[in-house]
Amino acid sequence: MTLNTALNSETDHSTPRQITLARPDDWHIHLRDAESLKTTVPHAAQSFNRAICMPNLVPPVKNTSDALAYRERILQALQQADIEERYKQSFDPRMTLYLTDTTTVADIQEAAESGIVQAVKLYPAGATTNSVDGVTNLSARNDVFEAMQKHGLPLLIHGEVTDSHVDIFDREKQFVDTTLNSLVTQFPELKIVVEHITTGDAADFVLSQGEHVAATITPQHLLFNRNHLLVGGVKPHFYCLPILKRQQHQQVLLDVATSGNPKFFLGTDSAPHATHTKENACGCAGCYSASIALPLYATAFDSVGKIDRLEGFASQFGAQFYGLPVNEERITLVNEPMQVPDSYAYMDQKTLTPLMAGETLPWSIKHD
Ligand SMILES: NC(=O)N[C@@H](CC(=O)O)C(=O)O
Ligand SMILES: [Zn+2]
Ligand SMILES: [Zn+2]
Repeated sequence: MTLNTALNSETDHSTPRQITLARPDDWHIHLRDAESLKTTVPHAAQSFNRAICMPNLVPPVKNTSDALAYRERILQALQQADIEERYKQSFDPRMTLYLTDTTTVADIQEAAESGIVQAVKLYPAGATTNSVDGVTNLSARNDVFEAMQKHGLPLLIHGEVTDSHVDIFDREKQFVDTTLNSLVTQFPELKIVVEHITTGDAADFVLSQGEHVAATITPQHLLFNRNHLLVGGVKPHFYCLPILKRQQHQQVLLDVATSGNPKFFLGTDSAPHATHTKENACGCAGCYSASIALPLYATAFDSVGKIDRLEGFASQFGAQFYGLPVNEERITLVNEPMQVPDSYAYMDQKTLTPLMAGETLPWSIKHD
């Protein structure tokens, strides 16, 4: 752990604390496609080296050739971006396939051999944004899970049940208790990442499993709870799925994220939706955080006095899980305020409102 402490001493409050860490990776991000990439790719590339790019495009990224083509579009946007050359060199988008009712064992084999498909994503049909093509019958995909287990290709899971009678705040727990439990029993060696966990129940489940079961945690689920979403008026920019839960769950997530346990690592779930589609009578689910994610995570870790645990969570544990080296480049975060922009230009004439728009964050990225 490299921690350039520079702690504010009793006598010298002029030196801000700072922390230098191996450059982080984002193990769960939505970059979207086409025009959106002009905004999302430079933001991601300025903070992260590797990024696991979610496949919930319209239509979804279903096979290796879709993934290769999508990666090319991302790289093209990267080359055209107005950012420093070093970020263009270091950004490494990694692809995922969207598991559907028609995914085959041959698709898995091709993906595993491709070198660019890093994982397969399971969306229960109807669970979240762009999940209509998700899986409707999980047990019908057993041969695919078998093949993934054999090839060591991780399954990334949006872990919520979709039954209309299940309360939205209970959907993750229900998924953990039923679907996830039976999946790990049937496929004991399958590498699984329970994505964007939001409950103590999901954290406990991950803790109870072997090394091959891990979880990503978003900045919003560390910093906020459902009061932030609902008290004093509904705040659409805090709305994502799985939905923010009670404060007790937020506390458990903070505990596990800052515990130094390598099963828990960074995945922003940065999920852009144009401002007008969130500030809407039927607002879209997803928080946009790519541009401010590192200051947000630093704020969360520092809030519990654990800034020294950030490097493991942000830069080491995810790489270890995916069997990749830790990045050699470094980044410095400093305890100096930054102002979050009100919005970014997005697509044709549209805007994108980030999480914490217009607010001041206590941590920022140090630019040298
Ligand atoms: N998290 C979200 O609320 N939305 C994501 C989808 C997802 O990750 O579930 C999106 O694509 O917008
Ligand atoms: Zn999801
Ligand atoms: Zn997501």
